[in-house]
Amino acid sequence: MAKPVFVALDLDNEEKLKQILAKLGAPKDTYIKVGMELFFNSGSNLVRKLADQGYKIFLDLKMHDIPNTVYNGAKQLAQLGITCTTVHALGGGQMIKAAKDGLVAGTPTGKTVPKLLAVTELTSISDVILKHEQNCSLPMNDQVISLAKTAKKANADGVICSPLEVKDLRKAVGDDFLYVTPGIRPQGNANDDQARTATPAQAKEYGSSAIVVGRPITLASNPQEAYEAIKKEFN
Ligand SMILES: O=c1ccn([C@@H]2O[C@H](COP(=O)(O)O)[C@@H](O)[C@H]2O)c(=O)[nH]1
Repeated sequence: MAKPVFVALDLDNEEKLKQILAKLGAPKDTYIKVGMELFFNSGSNLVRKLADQGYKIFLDLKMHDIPNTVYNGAKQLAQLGITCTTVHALGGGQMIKAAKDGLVAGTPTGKTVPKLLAVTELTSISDVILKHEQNCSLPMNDQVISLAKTAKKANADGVICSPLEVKDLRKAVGDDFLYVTPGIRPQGNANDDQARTATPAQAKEYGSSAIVVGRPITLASNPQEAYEAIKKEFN
């Protein structure tokens, strides 16, 4: 089965969403990522509507709060018909476990519990930022592995990381875990604000379970062509 390519729909209203979905020419079971921008504008009703239409939704709100708040937030998200959602691994094992428990508690009977993915180090974080702003003494790969181990122990289903870390993660954390990777830049695309990037072909080679791609598709002169090319390169 083809591995998912989540299209990150970082747009600020429903009209723009409709336009880009039309331009993608993608079927209604396409993998899409709804992030803060669209969620803060259009909210949970839009997410429910998209899920009802059949889209497989990665709702990327990166929860990071005390365990009780995250538990209750996750319980609400579980009712939207989404496929997966995120917490920040830096919130710690207790918080990650609370998120998972909230998702389980909130999922309607007979429905699938959304997968919980823990964001390790954001793909916009460089080695320099890790060392000098986060004051982390570990090299990037070790820090990501440490966060992924915490996430796995806390019952997350996988992590968000850069494709560059996936080979080492699979060795250290195992293959029974999801490695979902943004920071994807097909050759010739600008890195924008991403620091740890890879092409779709590299993500495939390193073993990403799924990739997340926004601007290289949504800002392309022909989004459908860009999307199809990325799917082909990754699979
Ligand atoms: O570490 C992370 C976690 C999440 N993201 C999200 O993925 C997309 C990437 O968009 P591009 O336009 O392809 O850069 C975006 O929605 C981020 O919020 C990430 O990039 N890195």
